[in-house]
This record gives sequence, C-alpha cells and structure tokens, in this order.
Amino acid sequence: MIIENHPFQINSKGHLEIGGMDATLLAEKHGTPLYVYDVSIIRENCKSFLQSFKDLDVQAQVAYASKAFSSVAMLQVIKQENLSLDVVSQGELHTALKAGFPTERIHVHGNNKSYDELLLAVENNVGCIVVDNFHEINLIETILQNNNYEINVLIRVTPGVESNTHQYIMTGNEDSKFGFSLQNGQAEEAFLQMHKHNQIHVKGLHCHIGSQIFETDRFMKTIDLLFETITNWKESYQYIPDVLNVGGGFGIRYTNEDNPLEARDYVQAITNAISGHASRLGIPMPEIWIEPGRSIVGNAGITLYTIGSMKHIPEIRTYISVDGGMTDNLRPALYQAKYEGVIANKANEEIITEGSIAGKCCESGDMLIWDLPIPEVEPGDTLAVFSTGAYGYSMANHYNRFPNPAVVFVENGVDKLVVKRETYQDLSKNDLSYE
Ligand SMILES: Cc1ncc(COP(=O)(O)O)c(C=O)c1O
Ligand SMILES: N[C@@H](CCCC[NH3+])C(=O)O
Repeated sequence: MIIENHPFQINSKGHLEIGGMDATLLAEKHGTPLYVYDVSIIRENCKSFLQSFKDLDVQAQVAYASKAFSSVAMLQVIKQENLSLDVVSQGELHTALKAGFPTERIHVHGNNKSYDELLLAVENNVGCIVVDNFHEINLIETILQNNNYEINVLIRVTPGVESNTHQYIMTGNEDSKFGFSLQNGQAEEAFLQMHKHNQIHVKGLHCHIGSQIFETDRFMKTIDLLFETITNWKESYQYIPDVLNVGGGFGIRYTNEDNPLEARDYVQAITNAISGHASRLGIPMPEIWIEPGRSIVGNAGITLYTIGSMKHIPEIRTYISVDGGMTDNLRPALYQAKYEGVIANKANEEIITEGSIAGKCCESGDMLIWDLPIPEVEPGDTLAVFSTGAYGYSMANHYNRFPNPAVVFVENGVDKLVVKRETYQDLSKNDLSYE
C-alpha cells in the first residue's frame, strides 16, 4: 500500500517500508534517531532535472546544493549521477574533495569567503567561484597577484525579486546580505573590476531568489531583470555571458498543503524565458545552470524516532516525546516548518486521535509536529517523519549535548551506514580540562 503524499509504502506486516526495507528493522538495527535515505529517489530526482534539459537540447549544469545534505557517500551518489556541485564553505569543499568529486564541476559560493577558502578553491582548480562582494574580489586579486592561476567566476546578483516564501529563506530581494545589487549599480561595478583582470574570466551571472518556491513566475521575472542588465552590458561593453545560473529553490511536498511542480516544469519555464531573451538580443543561447538542493534530497529522506514519554492534558492536547527533536531537525523551530509522519510499526492501524510530537530539548519550541493524526501509541513505538532529507541532518546541532544521529542509505532492499552516530566521547573530544 502506498503512503499518501509520500513516496513510501506499507508492507504486509503493516510497517512502513523505505527502499525495500522495513523501517522498524532499520530502527532496531541502527538505533534512533536515525536518518534514512532511499537512494533510488535521490537518483530519480537527479535524473529528472538532467533529462528535462536534455529533452530541450539545452547545454546545462545541474549543481546539487550540498548544504541540503553533505556527506562523502551523498556526494559520491551525486558524482555517479553526473551532477555538478555547489559548496558554500571550506567544510563543504573539503567533503567534496574527500568524496573525489571532479573539481571542474564544483561551484564555490559564500557571502564571506575567507582568503584560505578562496585559495583552496583556486588551487584545486574549481569550475567557478560565485563572487558575492567587493571584499572577495580584492582577496581573489591578491591570490592571483603572485602566480599564473586563471579562474572562472559568476557574479552573484540580487535582482530585487521577493520570492513567495519564508523571510529567512528569501535571498533575491534588494535588502539581502547576498550578492551585488543590480538596481544600485554595484553589480556593474563588480563586473568592470573583474572583466578587465586578465586572470579572471567572468563566465556570467548568478542569482538565487529563495527556497521552497512553488511557481515559475518569480523565476521569469528574475530572468527578465537579468536580461535588462545583459542588454546594457552588451551595448556598453560588448559583453555576452556564457552562463546564466538561476539558482535553486524548487519546492517539495512536506505536507498536503504543498503542491510542487515537476522538475521539467521549472526547467521548461526557465529555458523558454532565457531562450526568448537570447534570440531577441541576437546572442547565442547561454548555458543554463541551476542549483537544486531540497528537490534532490528532501523527499528521499525520513527520520525515525522512538517514542518515549507522553503527557495528556485533558481537553488541550497530548504531547508525545521522541528521542530527538530540534537538534536533528531545526526547521520547525526556525521556520515553523510543517511535517507529516506515521507510526512506522502501526502504519496500517486506524487513526483514532491526534498527538503533538515533542523533541527532547529543554525548549518549549522544540516541537516537531503539532496535532499529528495517530493510532493508539505507546512508548517504544517508532515514529517516522517524512521529507526530512534536506536541511535536517545538515543543520543538526549539539544543543543540550545531544549527539548527531546516524545516517543510513537504503537502495533495492540493502541498507548501508554512511554516517556514524556520534558518541558522547565525540561530543567532548575538544573539551580541555581546567583543573
Ligand atoms: C545560492 C543558493 N543556491 C541554491 C540553494 C538551494 O536551494 P534549494 O535547496 O531550495 O533548492 C540555496 C539555498 O537556498 C542557495 O542559497
Ligand atoms: N535551510 C533552509 C533553506 C536554505 C537556505 C539557503 N539559502 C531550509 O531548511 O529551508
């Protein structure tokens, strides 16, 4: 039986199944809280973006935004699927290098890249640096001064488009910490500074308007604004971009309130808009780059928890506590994000009530799901929360000194531990004594 809204099934025992494996057995074997990914879904998501570009016969790079979930195994899957990679820090770049990711397909982001981060990127001959601010241009120029490296860059611009999403995950608006403004001339100033440098190749423009976006209009509007600038730069400086990177942000389904488009809908709309402008301007079609994170891994991941204490407050609600919470999934506390879940060992049982799923941290806001429809539950049951594959493990933290969970990949009925559970020794390994 299929689970409504989510790409998982219920097996003959009435248990949730992921990647051909019984979720309750995974919880027993690997412990909880546990992140589990169905790798075949990750692969399908990668393929659907790449295939959509192929079907339109467009030169493209699909760069997985590794902030959504980065680990050596994860990046190896991305490498196998021939995607490119977006990294935003030395740590993400280090993980990519450790995974043996081809450096020419790595795109380096960040709104405050350090000299060392930029040097590591340049020394490893990464595919491109997405330049964010004037301080960074100065650092790059310093790095290039005493050697003959050459680098490709994209200029990250803020087009002044507000995306229809949570304020904290909106990035293309004028009042943003990211990128150069198109409106106030800073993008042009940055362009001129780098365009005249003979070791810097300005391959094109980058923008990312936000995350969890369910429509194509804002992408269209953004592309219109990018082309106003491209038209000006063509006239004034005879500049024609090789690449346009329109970022990520393609929405996924967390609950039945979310109605995501297919990958091909976004790809088609973006491609049509860019090709329309390119032909109007009489320039060759630029390569299109996109940076999906959430839409590659989000729906492939679930988190398994063990239910512990329960508190029933008559006529108010029942709190059901699990052995994780905001330490392994910060999104509900940070963005009031909503999730759905099932009791994995009772996935077929009749729903008789509602329970609100509480985390273990010493915070009233540590709630994973409010008012989840549930069957009768008891301590020891396994709760599965759906669509936790993006920005769950990657935003895990150590509040209240909880160790980070383990991560298991499942594919075709075979499970493999890919990130070990942290131990209490791991948690205190950097602590030094003061006695
Ligand atoms: C520059 C950039 N690219 C790509 C992404 C990936 O976004 P998403 O995971 O929503 O696809 C983000 C995150 O919002 C981002 O800031
Ligand atoms: N971490 C955010 C989105 C990423 C923002 C990156 N610019 C989320 O969980 O939705």
